[in-house]
Formats: sequence, C-alpha cells, structure tokens
Amino acid sequence: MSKEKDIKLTFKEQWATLKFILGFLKPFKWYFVGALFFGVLTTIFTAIMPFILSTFMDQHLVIGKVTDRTLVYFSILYFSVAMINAMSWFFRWITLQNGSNMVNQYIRGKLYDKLLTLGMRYFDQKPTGWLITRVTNDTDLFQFWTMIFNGIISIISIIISFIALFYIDVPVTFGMMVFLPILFAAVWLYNHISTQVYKAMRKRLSELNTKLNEYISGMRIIQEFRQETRLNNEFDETNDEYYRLRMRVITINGLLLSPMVNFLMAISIVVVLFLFGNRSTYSLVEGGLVYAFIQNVRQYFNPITGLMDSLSFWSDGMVASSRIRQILNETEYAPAQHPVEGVKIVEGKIEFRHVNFSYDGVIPILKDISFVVNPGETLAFVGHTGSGKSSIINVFMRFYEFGDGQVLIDDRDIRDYSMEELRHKIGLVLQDSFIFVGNVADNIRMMNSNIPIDDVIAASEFVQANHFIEKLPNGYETQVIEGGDAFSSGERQLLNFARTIVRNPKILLLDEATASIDTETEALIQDGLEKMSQGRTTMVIAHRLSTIKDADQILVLDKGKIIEQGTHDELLVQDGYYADMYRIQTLQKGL
Ligand SMILES: Nc1ncnc2c1ncn2[C@@H]1O[C@H](COP(=O)(O)OP(=O)(O)OP(=O)(O)O)[C@@H](O)[C@H]1O
Repeated sequence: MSKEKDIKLTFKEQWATLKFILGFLKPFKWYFVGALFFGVLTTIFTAIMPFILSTFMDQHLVIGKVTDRTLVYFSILYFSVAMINAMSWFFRWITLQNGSNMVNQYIRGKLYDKLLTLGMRYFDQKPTGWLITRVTNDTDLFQFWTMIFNGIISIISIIISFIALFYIDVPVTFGMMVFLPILFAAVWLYNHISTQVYKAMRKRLSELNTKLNEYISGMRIIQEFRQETRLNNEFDETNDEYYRLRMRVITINGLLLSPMVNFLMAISIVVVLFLFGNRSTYSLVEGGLVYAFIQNVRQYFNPITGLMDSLSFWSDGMVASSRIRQILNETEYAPAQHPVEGVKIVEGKIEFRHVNFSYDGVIPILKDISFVVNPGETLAFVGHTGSGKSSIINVFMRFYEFGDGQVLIDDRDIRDYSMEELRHKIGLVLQDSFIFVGNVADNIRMMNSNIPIDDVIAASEFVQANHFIEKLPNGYETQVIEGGDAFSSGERQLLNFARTIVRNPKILLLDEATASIDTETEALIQDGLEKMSQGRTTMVIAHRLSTIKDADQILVLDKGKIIEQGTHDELLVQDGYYADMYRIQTLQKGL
C-alpha cells in the first residue's frame, strides 16, 4: 500500500474546504443553533453567579444585615440560577452531540453513495485501506465540529467576561489587558510546538494501521517466506516511535496547556489584587466586588485552555474534509448507460465491432477486436497471460468504458440496455468468488429475498453443489464468514456456479479456474460448466485447451489483438500459435 502523502492546504484551499464542509451542517442547522443558544446561556449564567454572591457579601454579610429572609432569598436565587445553568449545559451538550453525529452519518452516507457510482478505473488507483479510512475515519468529524463550536462559544464567553469585567471596574480591566499580548503569544507558541508533534504522531499512527493492514492481508505469504521477525522488528520500531511522540504530546500538554494558562491567570489575579489593594489605600473597595472580578477573570481564562487544546483538531479536520471533498467531486464515474425503455436481452447474441480499449487512456490494451457469438454458442478466448482475455470480459461487463468501436447484444448497442438488465441476464463466473457474511442460501441468492429457497436448492443441485452443502452442519442455513475461508476453492467455485445459475442468465461469462483442485471436484466443476452453458451464449476464458475442444469458436489473443480464429480442428490445421500451445499442453499432460 502506498504511503500517505502529507497534505498541505493553502489558506485559499482551507477556506474553500471550510465552506464546503460547513455546507453539510445545513440540514441540521437547528441542532447547532440550539447548541449555540444554550452555550451562550451557560456563559451568561456563569458570569451572573458571582454577582449574586458579591451582592450578598457586600450588601448584607459584610455590613451585618443578614436576615432569614435574605438568606432564603439569596439561597433560592443562587440555586435556581445554578439549576438553569446545569440544564442549559445539558441541552447544549445533547444538541451538539446529536447534531454532530447526524452530520457525520450524513456525510458518511453521501461518501458511500458516491463510491457506488464510481468506476473500476477509480478503484484501480486507490488502495482499499485508503478508501476504508476515508469513509470511516475522515467522516468522524466529531472533534472538528466540537472544536468549531467550542471556539465560537469560547470567543463569546471571553467577550461576555470582558463586558462583566468592564461593568465591575473599568480601570482594573484596562490594567489586566496588558496581559492580552502575552496570552496571544502563549497560544501561538503552544500551537506552533504542538501542531508539529501531533502531525508526526498521526503520521506514525497511520503507518501503524497501514502496516497492520498489510500484515493481516498478506499473512499467508509472510508465514510462507518466514518474514515474521523482520516485520515484527519493523512494527516494533514504528510502535516505539509512536509511543515516544505520544509521550512528547503529553509532556507538552502537561507543561504548556493548563499550567501556562493558569500561571498567566495567577499573575493577572495578582495584578488585579495589587490594583484593588492600591486603591484601598485612598478609597473603599468592596470585597464582594473583588470576588466577582476575580471569578470573571477565571471565566475569561478558562475557555482559552480548551481552545488551545482543540486547535490541533483544526488541521486534522481540514485534511479530512479536503479528502471528503476530493472524493465527492470525483468524476471517474462507472460507464454510463442510456437505456431505451423496454429493451431486453432475448436471444443473447454478442458482437464486438472494432473495439479498442485502454485502462488508463494511454496504453492500448485491446486493439481492433471484432467477433460475433450467435445465440447459444460458445466462444473461447485463449492466449498468454496479459494478452487481454479478462479485459474483453471487463469491457463487456461495463466495468470499464471502451474507446472506439461498438459492443452489441442482440444487434443493439450495449448502452441501450439498463444496468439491471445487463446484470440480470449476464452471469459472470470468475475464478474465485467473494463470499459475504451470512448463510449459504443467502450467498447463493445474493441476499435477494425474492428468490425462494426451492430455487436455491434446485440451482445447487443443477451444478452439484448440493453434495457438499448438505454435509455442512446446518446445510443451507450454515453461517459463513466473509471471504468464505472455511470453504475450499473448489467449493467456492461450485457456490459461485449456483449463484449464477439461480438467476438463469441468458449469457454466461466464465473465467476457467487455474487453481489446482482435486480430481473429483474438478470433474464436478467441468460437469457444472458444461451444464450451465447449454442453451446459453457463453464466452469462456480457457486456460486448459482440452476443455474447449467443443467450443463453436476459439479466439487466440496476443498483446490485445486477435491473431487466430476458428474451431479447435481448424486451428490445429492452421498449425500456428494455437496448435503450438495445444501440443505443449498435451505433452505436459503426458509427462
Ligand atoms: N486494472 C488494470 N489497470 C491497468 N492495467 C491493467 C488492469 N488490468 C489488466 N491490465 C493490463 O492489461 C493487460 C491485459 O490484461 P488481462 O488481464 O486482460 O490479461 P489476461 O489475458 O486476462 O491475463 P491472465 O490470463 O493472466 O488473466 C495486461 O498488460 C495488464 O497488465
């Protein structure tokens, strides 16, 4: 898997990305408006609470005017404000959580929908692990939304505290403002240091995931070639480095985050006390007022720590959002159909007319391919590895768009058929099939609940897959794991045959298995293949020439071109490439 490249976004790109990602909030805007409303409410109430206490202190406690009535009044007032504050905090929390999770789910859905529209050409360029990370990790923007939200609330909170401070005492507030540049410098310093370390840490984590992904998917090869120790050392190295960086982040946060802000706050409080103390030498200073002032100074410093802490999520969120944007703007779509209403595949005649094709639009793969397969006939492709056999199937299945030429079914352009019609009437049997999580029957009917179990059993009996299925612990109801590793490759093939035949396709595309299978299963498979192709137009990629002797037509491919064409006997008479291949294979068999 390719290593993740560092993404550096310019200011302009960040702005465009931010606008793009904020656009997703629209359907859920009331959640965020609600969260902001309750957030502001919390901030206001938190600023008011010290005033209640300072009024009680200065106007009742200090001057000895505390009665039962005032005690009850202030207690109820303070308690009520605290209650409303706690409730606001709860609603702020719940609305923000709800909104964020809904947006994330919405983006994840959009991304997945988009991936389903993209063509194989796109998937050829992107490693599976990379795509999975995009849909799972990148859409988990929870911390990013929280950061934006907390950022707004913090700024409002700082403004409200400032208003409160000015309201209490203008000169002392001005005196305290001397600290603003120092505070900004501290925020900048923290951000500067922590961003680098956070970035390095996340890079290592991504490397760890990539390595893990590779190890698990390549476990067979790793064990076969005894690579365990080497890979273990490599993994340990990255793991150690990740630990080291994590510890550095913890140290930086421990040193700079709360302590630095608290230290600055302590100095501010000292300055505040100094200024009030100085004033007390020539005029009366109310203790409660000093208390309210200091509480608001705290209120002013508190959000700064949170703000600094969450700044590191900014670049993460931006990079994730830019990748989401990139995928959603991707134009490498699956080949488009222009279905004509009511057009169905009836006969199953196939024709290629001068078809040219390239995977990347640069290197030509298929060159001027022309052939006709009449309904019910069998056409076999033979040729060396890389000669273009699978590419013909890929083009016919519409996995890739072809260049010039025409592909016709029943004398109509293949694009005239809907994708559903093509997928329904064309059965593709690859060398190895994918088995989904579920039971055996569901895997045969491909989760299409309209197919009754009787049809599933009939299809399995037709291709003789029933013998091994019936021996499974729960027969057709047996649960299987993803990938079907519990089955042999022959069994997977037979399941695949049943899966194809249950849909009763008009056209069959077969990629003959090259994997060695025991003779008994091989005989079953050959039998299944023959039975399946009866009465169906069949195109088969043949690896063993002995199996295609009876084919109506054989095409010999070399470097994407048809170099010989005819029946088995005709090609032997031609005594060319096919005849050579046939001789080599029969010789090998004889050995
Ligand atoms: N997804 C792809 N992207 C780019 N090039 C590809 C892709 N798939 C195949 N090719 C190239 O196209 C050429 C033809 O490949 P193709 O798979 O059609 O050959 P083949 O005859 O089926 O081979 P084999 O018998 O080994 O399956 C090869 O050079 C191969 O490298």
